[in-house]
Amino acid sequence: MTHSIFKNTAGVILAGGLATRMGGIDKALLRLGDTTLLELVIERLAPQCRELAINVNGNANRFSAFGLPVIPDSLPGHQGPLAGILAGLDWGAEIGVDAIVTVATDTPFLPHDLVVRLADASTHAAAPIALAASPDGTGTMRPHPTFGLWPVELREELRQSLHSGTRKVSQWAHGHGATLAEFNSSPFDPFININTPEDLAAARSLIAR
Ligand SMILES: Nc1nc2c(ncn2[C@@H]2O[C@H](COP(=O)(O)OP(=O)(O)OP(=O)(O)O)[C@@H](O)[C@H]2O)c(=O)[nH]1
Repeated sequence: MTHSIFKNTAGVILAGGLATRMGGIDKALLRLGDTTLLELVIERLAPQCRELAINVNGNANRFSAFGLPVIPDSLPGHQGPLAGILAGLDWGAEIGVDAIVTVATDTPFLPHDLVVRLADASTHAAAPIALAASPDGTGTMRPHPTFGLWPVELREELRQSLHSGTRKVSQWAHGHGATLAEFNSSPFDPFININTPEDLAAARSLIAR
């Protein structure tokens, strides 16, 4: 089971956002501890996938130092993470994997067992798509739609939806048979993401503990 997941799944790091809440800088290259957010994400995801790529929007050169394929969004302008998922699925088709797992570049504590748990949830529910979810503090599971397992065979459907104006990742995923893979949030939520300078300060104090 684990073996086939490693063989057939590629990881795609969504790094094409505008980071408006962070003043428009490149969040992937923000420093946390001795390294960047992007390097922390690569470190966690690389052992879980057959191959890994960075998905960007705009200038791809700034990511060339990371030694990974850099795949640009194919839709013009900033169309949001769903456009990045399509770029990832097109790349997945090119390299011959069955599915991709997407993650956000601003989430440095993502689970070490993300891929296997998403794949298990998808198999268990016979669902083509699995999204990660974690408790929201009120006893409800909150989905994290940019953390998902997406089958390559859905890419033409996704392309059509994007051309018809769909932009909301969770809406598209649930409309195409998504299930949730539930993760614990102890000692802290592994999907904590860094959107603002305050979030960055909080993450810095977490690693300094
Ligand atoms: N490829 C791609 N990824 C995107 C796009 N927009 C957002 N993302 C990625 O999706 C993830 C979640 O993005 P958000 O935090 O919602 O948006 P953001 O642009 O990073 O930040 P804000 O502008 O402050 O909302 C991040 O990893 C982003 O890099 C896009 O247009 N294309």
